[in-house]
Amino acid sequence: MQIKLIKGHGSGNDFLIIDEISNGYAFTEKERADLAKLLCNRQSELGADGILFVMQSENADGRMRVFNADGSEASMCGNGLRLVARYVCEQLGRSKAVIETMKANLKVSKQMELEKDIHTYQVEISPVLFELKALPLNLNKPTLYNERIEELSEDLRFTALAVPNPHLIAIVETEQLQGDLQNQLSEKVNGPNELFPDGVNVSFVKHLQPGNIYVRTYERGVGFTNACGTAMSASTLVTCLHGLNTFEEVVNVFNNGGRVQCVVHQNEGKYTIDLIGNATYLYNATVNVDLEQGAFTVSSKMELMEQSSYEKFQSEAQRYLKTEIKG
Ligand SMILES: N[C@@H](CCC[C@H](N)C(=O)O)C(=O)O
Repeated sequence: MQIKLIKGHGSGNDFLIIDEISNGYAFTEKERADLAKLLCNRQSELGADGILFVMQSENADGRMRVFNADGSEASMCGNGLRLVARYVCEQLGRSKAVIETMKANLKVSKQMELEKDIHTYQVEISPVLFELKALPLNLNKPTLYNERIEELSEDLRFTALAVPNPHLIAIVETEQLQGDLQNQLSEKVNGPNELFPDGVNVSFVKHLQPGNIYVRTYERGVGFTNACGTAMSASTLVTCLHGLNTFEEVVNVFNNGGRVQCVVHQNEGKYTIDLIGNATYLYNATVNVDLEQGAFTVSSKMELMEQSSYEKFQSEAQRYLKTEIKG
């Protein structure tokens, strides 16, 4: 089969966007999972952290389904939703839309550019759930807030939440960012294990100056990525709950792929988070895929010339991070 796609990224978390509506594709569930495994393979000519399938919605302006590089489906993807927001808004000629995701219809909108020539979108991250059964996390308690998990670490304190994909978050010091600790415990909770039967996204968060944090995430179904939008949103909420940041105020979230902004809203004990950041396109491509053979070729590729503006923005973020963390 021949498939048209766009490769893009949000904070260097890169995705293949496949529009099933305009192209009239009707993939089976197995085909979507197989396409993710095949096309996201980093050894191949494309490679990505996942595929965003854009589909028709009965009750919103479009629908997003997210498949991780290992073929598993995720309930939500913050960086990916910014790309889908841009795609759907541009298709409809609008600056706002509502996108159906697995568990919620979410508001998205075009925003003032974070820097010159950087397409910037805001997406709603919601619902936020602290009940351990929402992740799921098998512990004999209803929630986990800033507590130890003895099977994972003697020192770290974790908070677990679903937004609504599952996240395990630890606020750490610079020394804990160095070494292999995050990798080791992430592999443990994303392999066969009793605590997190469905795996979990694991983030280490370092508080920088007031209003500024750094987040590094090991993503379920992928491994370490440059950034994870839902993780950055969930981490910002955790820092607000710890009193390190302030509800309703913009927090700059630095990551290995750049910087986003998050604002946490609190209303009658419920939280929602705005995630604001780039939605950068890299290229359009057409691929010929043979799923039976597990092979594909790229028959055309057109670079979209947006990345050089993003790289300037990213190097500023990396310079700041270097002074704050790497010394
Ligand atoms: N990178 C995404 C999250 C993608 C899904 C995640 N790996 C999961 O399985 O929950 C983001 O930007 O939020």
